[in-house]
Amino acid sequence: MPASDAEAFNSDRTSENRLLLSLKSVSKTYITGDVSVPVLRDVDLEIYPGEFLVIVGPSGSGKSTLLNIVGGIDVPSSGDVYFYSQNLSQFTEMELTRYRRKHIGFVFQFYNLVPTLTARENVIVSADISESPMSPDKALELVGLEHRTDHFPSQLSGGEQQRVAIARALVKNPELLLCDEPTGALDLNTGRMILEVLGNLNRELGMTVVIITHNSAIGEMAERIIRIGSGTIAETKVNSHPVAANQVTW
Ligand SMILES: Nc1ncnc2c1ncn2[C@@H]1O[C@H](COP(=O)(O)OP(=O)(O)OP(=O)(O)O)[C@@H](O)[C@H]1O
Repeated sequence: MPASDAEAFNSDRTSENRLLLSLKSVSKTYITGDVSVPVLRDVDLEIYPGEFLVIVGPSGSGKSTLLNIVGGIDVPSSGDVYFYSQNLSQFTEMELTRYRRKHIGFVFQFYNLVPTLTARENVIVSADISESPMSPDKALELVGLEHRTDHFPSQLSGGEQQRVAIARALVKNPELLLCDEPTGALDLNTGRMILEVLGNLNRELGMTVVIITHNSAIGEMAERIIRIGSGTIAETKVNSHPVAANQVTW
């Protein structure tokens, strides 16, 4: 990022400029038999508390791998991941599980709801394994689904299912909401509604939101856009005029 942009971004955050999470020289290589696939190479990344960050890159560039490492689902082959001052790379399996449960909310492209549970029950399951959850009804209200709580996933549209998935993530009161192609299975208008929900959670609850996507248009509503290519960070841009979700188009 150009020095002036970085300074402006940091000075805007004054008391908030303590990093929430940082990756230091993170590399990841998958090894299957004799084949090794280098996916991330020496990635340095910073995530600030309360920011709305979009990471864009083409298919296969390593976005999901990066998000999984940030979320403690996967571990780097080398390098360190700090959550505040704690080094995730030194966590035991149990400590990583606790990190995921307490601090991270995940939203995926294909919702991953339990089909035999209602919207409310899907959210309750997540609340039940959390240390300080909000009420499931409150989470469903925050995504605008208070009238559909007793419906099963098959009785809901794709956009509504994604809102249940967001409620399931946010009921845990996570510090970091990680979204992997959250609009990838939705049409433009429904996708915008999902982005609006994510934008509201960021503005109104101060929740840190990270979206990874191949769709660079979504970057228009971010405060910062990181472009990833072939496993490295190709560009970091501060967006001084993020647009509203209903202005994003693709
Ligand atoms: N568990 C794994 N074992 C081996 N290779 C893997 C594994 N996970 C990912 N890869 C490889 O790593 C590369 C990057 O994958 P990744 O899913 O991180 O990219 P991506 O940018 O999220 O792609 P997409 O947008 O298509 O989901 C791909 O070549 C993929 O095949």
